[in-house]
Amino acid sequence: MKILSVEQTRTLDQYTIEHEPIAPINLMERAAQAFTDWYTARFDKSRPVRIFCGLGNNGGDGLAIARLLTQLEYSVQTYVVRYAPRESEDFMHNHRRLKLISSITYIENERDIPVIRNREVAIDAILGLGLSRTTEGIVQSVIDAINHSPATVIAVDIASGLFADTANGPNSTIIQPDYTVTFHLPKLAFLQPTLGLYVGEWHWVDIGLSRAFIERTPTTYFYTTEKEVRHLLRPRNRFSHKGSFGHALLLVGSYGKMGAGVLASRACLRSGVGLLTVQVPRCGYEILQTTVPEAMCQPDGHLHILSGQPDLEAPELSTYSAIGVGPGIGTAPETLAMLRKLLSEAQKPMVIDADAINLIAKNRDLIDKIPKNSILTPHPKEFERLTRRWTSDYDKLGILRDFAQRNRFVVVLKGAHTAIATPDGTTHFNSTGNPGMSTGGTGDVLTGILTALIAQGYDPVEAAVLGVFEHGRAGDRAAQNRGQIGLMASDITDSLRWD
Ligand SMILES: NC(=O)C1=CN([C@@H]2O[C@H](COP(=O)(O)OP(=O)(O)OC[C@H]3O[C@@H](n4cnc5c(N)ncnc54)[C@H](O)[C@@H]3O)[C@@H](O)[C@H]2O)[C@H](O)CC1
Ligand SMILES: [K+]
Repeated sequence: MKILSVEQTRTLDQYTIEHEPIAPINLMERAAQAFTDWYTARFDKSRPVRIFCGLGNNGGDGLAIARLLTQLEYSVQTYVVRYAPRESEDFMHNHRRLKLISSITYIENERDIPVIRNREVAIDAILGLGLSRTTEGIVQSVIDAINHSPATVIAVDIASGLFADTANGPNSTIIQPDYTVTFHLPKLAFLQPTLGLYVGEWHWVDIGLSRAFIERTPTTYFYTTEKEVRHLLRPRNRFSHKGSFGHALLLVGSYGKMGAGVLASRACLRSGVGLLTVQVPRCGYEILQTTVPEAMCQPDGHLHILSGQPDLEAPELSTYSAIGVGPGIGTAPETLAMLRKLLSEAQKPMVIDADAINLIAKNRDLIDKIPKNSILTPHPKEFERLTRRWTSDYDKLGILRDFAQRNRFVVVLKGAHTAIATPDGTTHFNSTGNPGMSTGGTGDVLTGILTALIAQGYDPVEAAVLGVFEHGRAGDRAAQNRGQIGLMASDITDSLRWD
């Protein structure tokens, strides 16, 4: 699913209005109806509703929602925050219609702001995509009052005061909603880790904007949906055999961190790889053979770490259809030497994670040795070591895009809504996963999944989008079974289902 900029969304509205065609006031009615349907499916009439409206079209939506909910016999009180002398045309239209059936309270001064009580619902329709500057004055006071109230807060389209695709300045006053119900497409701001407080749980509702226009509008940002992922997954041929699904090599583990190797290996096998060889330090040989009998094990000459020595009996790297390196390997000099040799000799895209990334960050000449189209899976700290500190989520997205494009890598920046940057400059945000997955070993599981997909012949971008989605989906299933708090990395592997 595409994520459009504010400017593109405005053009999309305009295009829909002209080409459907539909009168702007009717498009607003559709938006209000979609919000109302969402609302009435979740909240019953016992909860009083206070709707706070601005003077633009977001406020117009609020007035229309107030009318629709009043007609459904919800207990509604509507407020108009009078922060400017001018109202939009569609605001005025909906204002006239609402006035016929109910009263409206105007907020001009702080003393006009009502006390919002527990069990009430506050609907925020003060400012939407038209936000052009930081909030101030009476708008700021109303936002503060809503934020300090015990009510459930629901933002219409976007929290008032939050910019949809650019950074907010420090000390901005922004609604902190429990829910955001947005029109038609997600906004970039909803996917940024530091803005979660200003988004809450977000939902999007279809308001019938032009599909044709969305299809031909260029964007570099995408949000992965289940429907898209279904198209990526390749069905298995009845006559296939284990040779059809590739042979993966994982280089993992060190003394005290063999668990990472086991997690990656098990996830790799659960993700459909045909054959798996795992290279581990000698201390890990029995551990791996016992816990992952399905894998072949190739012990390193070193007892405690991967050193790549001796490699006399090791098969040629070209034997393998995919190579994953990093989980649990540590950063010893011998391991650095092993990584240096591996990167120089590898011909195909690899999966590079954890300490392999840390070694590369400290030895930057290695960046040029990484095969093109390799997948790197840093968490934010690792990515910062690889690049630089960022000043905002949007700054980080720029660094991410440039790094992936310049080096021709696929970079999977892990977190809530993991961002996958590709060599062609696009960024895909993931839609699955939950906070229960913020626990040791989940990244190792992802490395195993991605290595298995590459081994099966998936293109690295497809592998990253599909693998990250299924990793999150398995995490969601695991959380459903045992709750987020008790979730462990191996539960994710056990919950993988590729159909
Ligand atoms: N996207 C859609 O398909 C539809 C969106 N709708 C809704 O319309 C709003 C956008 O409406 P717009 O009138 O353009 O802007 P706002 O209501 O957000 O703002 C009004 C007005 O306020 C001024 N302003 C900007 N910043 C500030 C500030 N910090 N303080 C005070 N005033 C400010 C500025 O002049 C704005 O023009 C969208 O979000 C949807 O909710 C349609 O209803 C249906 C289709
Ligand atoms: K709003």
